[in-house]
Amino acid sequence: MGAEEEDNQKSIPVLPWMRSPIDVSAVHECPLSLLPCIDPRLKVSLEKMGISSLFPVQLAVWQETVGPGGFERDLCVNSPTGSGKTLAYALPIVQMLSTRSVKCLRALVVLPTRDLALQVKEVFAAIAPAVGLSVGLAVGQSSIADEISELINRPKLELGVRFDPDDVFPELRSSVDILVATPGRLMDHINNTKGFTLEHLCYLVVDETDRLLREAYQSWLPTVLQITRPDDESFLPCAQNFLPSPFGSLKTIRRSGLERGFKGKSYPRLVKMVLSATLTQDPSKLAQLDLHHPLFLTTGQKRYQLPEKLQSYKLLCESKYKPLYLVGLLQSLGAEKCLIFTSSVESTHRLCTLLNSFDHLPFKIKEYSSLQRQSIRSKTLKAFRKGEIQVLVSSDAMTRGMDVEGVRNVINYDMPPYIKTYIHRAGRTARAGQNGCCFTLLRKEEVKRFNKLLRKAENNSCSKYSVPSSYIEPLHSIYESALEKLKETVEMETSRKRKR
Ligand SMILES: Nc1ncnc2c1ncn2[C@@H]1O[C@H](COP(=O)(O)OP(=O)(O)OP(=O)(O)O)[C@@H](O)[C@H]1O
Repeated sequence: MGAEEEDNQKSIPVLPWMRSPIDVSAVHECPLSLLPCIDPRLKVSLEKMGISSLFPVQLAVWQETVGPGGFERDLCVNSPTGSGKTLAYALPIVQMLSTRSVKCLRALVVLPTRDLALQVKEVFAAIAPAVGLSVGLAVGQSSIADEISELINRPKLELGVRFDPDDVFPELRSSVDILVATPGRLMDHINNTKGFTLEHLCYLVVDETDRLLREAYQSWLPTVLQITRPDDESFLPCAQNFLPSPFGSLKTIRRSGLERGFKGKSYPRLVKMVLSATLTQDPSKLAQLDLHHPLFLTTGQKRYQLPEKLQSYKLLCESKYKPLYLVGLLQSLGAEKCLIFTSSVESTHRLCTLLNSFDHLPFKIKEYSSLQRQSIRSKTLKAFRKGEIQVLVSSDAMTRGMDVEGVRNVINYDMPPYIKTYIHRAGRTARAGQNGCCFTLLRKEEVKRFNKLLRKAENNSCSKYSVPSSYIEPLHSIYESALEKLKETVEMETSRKRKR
């Protein structure tokens, strides 16, 4: 069953532990000065980031990890887009590792896309160095050799002594304490990189969980869980966490047995945190995570929440004049950063080409889709962040997790098929308590389905929006010539492709 199809499932049985969640909406923001146990160095880093208090979800997770909860349970966090989930897991992990004395890979964060992983790495990189921790990235942004040299610390050899790659080097150590990775590159390192080990892993974060559980790439999740399973109970049952071996390398003993009242779990066990704005409730999917006495943190009563300060609007239009209404809407919104979502990579390309065929539009418009090479996508995203591009036309590659400052408006050019899609698209605005608007262009016959879809979420009020006719009327003739140009461009592209 696809994750989105889950939307349509009338009665998925909800797991017992999901029926009594902690409601994050009852938690208040907490000024850093009142946050118990925080390392003062981390406080300074947070202040440098412009953060003076923790958001509710961040405080709730802090309580269950560094606070009284003491990381005893695995955490499942369902919290709206833009509510600060990244720092909710990054801060406790960095705080816990701040007292570590030996560098080895202790925390792994897995994300579905490279751009998202880069974004999360930036958050860790803003706080971890203050307490002497290093953060690495395994996403395939650089060559595998470069990535290995960033992640693995090779011993310096004496002059004249050559490095033999087939030798087992007990001295090969991780250069990083925390690794942010996409599943593909993670598996490359697990399978092929000498010295790369998850043996000492203490924390596993699966961000955008519902999306990642669909990503079965080389069975990355079962592999990670297998590697981090308890060692044979009979082996050194009283061993401490980290024992120096006679050869100087380190071994983490995960032993089974009693652990603070929870039978049959390993200690030190791998703590898992899974998060999403649309966390799956499907028991068979959650079972893949092998969660330990999970604690469910969610916001509000309904399963899906839209950000509090999001304003949703629907805009009725005739299908053949949709691009015209879009241009009118863009003009009425002004030059603020705007994201337009379409239903497929092909329509993203077509719509972006058409918009660029309109003469004299006062915005720079680019496309961002999985049809493009990663390097082009990253460049576009960078320019959009900087404000050099004002309008980004995107397929759903952009919907999840991306945090771009200053996006005030999101436009669904094509109606999202599922509430989850709406939540992730709309969630690119109204982040971190800011205002934001989401407009959905609808044909008359789509209205009923759209209303039904929105009813599945909290904060779902949606007013009608009309673009003033003064914006639309003058566009008719320009639209005709834009269509002509689009036709020419498409023909040119097709013949170029054929030649290739
Ligand atoms: N305590 C805080 N104070 C001020 N801003 C914050 C705080 N925590 C996070 N932010 C900002 O809020 C924005 C959203 O955070 P983040 O990307 O972690 O949200 P998210 O919940 O993961 O959203 P999504 O579900 O879309 O991935 C970011 O720009 C981040 O810098």
